[in-house]
Amino acid sequence: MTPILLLGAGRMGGALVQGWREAGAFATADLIVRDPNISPGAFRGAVINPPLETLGAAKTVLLAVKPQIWREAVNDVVPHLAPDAVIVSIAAGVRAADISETFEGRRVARVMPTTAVAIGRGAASLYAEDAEALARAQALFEPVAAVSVLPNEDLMHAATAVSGSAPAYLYAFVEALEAAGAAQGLDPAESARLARATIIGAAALMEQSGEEPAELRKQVTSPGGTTAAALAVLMGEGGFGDLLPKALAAAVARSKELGG
Ligand SMILES: NC(=O)C1=CN([C@@H]2O[C@H](COP(=O)(O)OP(=O)(O)OC[C@H]3O[C@@H](n4cnc5c(N)ncnc54)[C@H](OP(=O)(O)O)[C@@H]3O)[C@@H](O)[C@H]2O)C=CC1
Ligand SMILES: O=C(O)[C@@H]1CCC=N1
Repeated sequence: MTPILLLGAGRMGGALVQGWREAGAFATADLIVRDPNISPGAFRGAVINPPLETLGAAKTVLLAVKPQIWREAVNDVVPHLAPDAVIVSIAAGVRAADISETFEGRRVARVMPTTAVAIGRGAASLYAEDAEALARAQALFEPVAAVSVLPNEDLMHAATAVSGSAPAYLYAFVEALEAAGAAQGLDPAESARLARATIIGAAALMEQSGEEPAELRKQVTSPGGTTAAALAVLMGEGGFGDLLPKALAAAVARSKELGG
């Protein structure tokens, strides 16, 4: 399945390469990278921006440019690819049928990963009609992510909303928690240290205990206590139960727009 041609090596492509390297899954020597903005010295060992005529060597093509420019980004590449190259796209919203058409009928898998692939702790939602394309996507992402195979492509929008975008929701929550702690009188640096250690520990406890989040929440929430007072705000009217469905609906709508 190598060489892997990476079309776009920005935040997500870079995270993936880092994760592969650390997991020992793929080395930079397995990669051909095409990105006009690549910083000198990045991806040492990979073939960087080689002549188009050499791209026929690629067995797998990872499409990792922004959805808004994917067609322009691949137009000059497609005629040079091997007929049996398999396309794996992480572009949000962009449909497999459109990708396959643009790539002149080549097999396509779609993946929606998270940035934690960089440390081998990502999540990745996969969809492909073609079994070989699906197997190729599994081989790329299983070393660095918890993989879910979706039964139909439409669910990629929901997976993007609940997974691909969701690390940003958590980071936004931590930012707000830190700021609110400082507003209650804590030194801002101390508020940040407390908030981050608390969230990281709580996530690790959820993983290691295997308990349901609702059970872990109950373990913190003394009847009539401080947590119950805060949760009445967070889980009451206008709280998470109202906000997250709206946020996910907005992400799904945007994913559909990006797909055109
Ligand atoms: N970031 C994330 O958490 C996730 C992103 N994705 C998907 O991954 C894809 C990439 O996102 P992300 O990494 O965040 O975006 P970035 O903008 O960080 O990366 C895209 C890279 O592609 C480069 N590029 C632009 N034009 C071309 C071209 N013609 N050929 C090759 N490379 C080109 C860009 O350069 P320049 O900066 O100069 O434009 C940039 O370095 C998107 O489709 C997104 O939907 C999916 C899941 C999660
Ligand atoms: O924000 C985005 O559109 C991409 C897709 C999921 C995460 N980042």
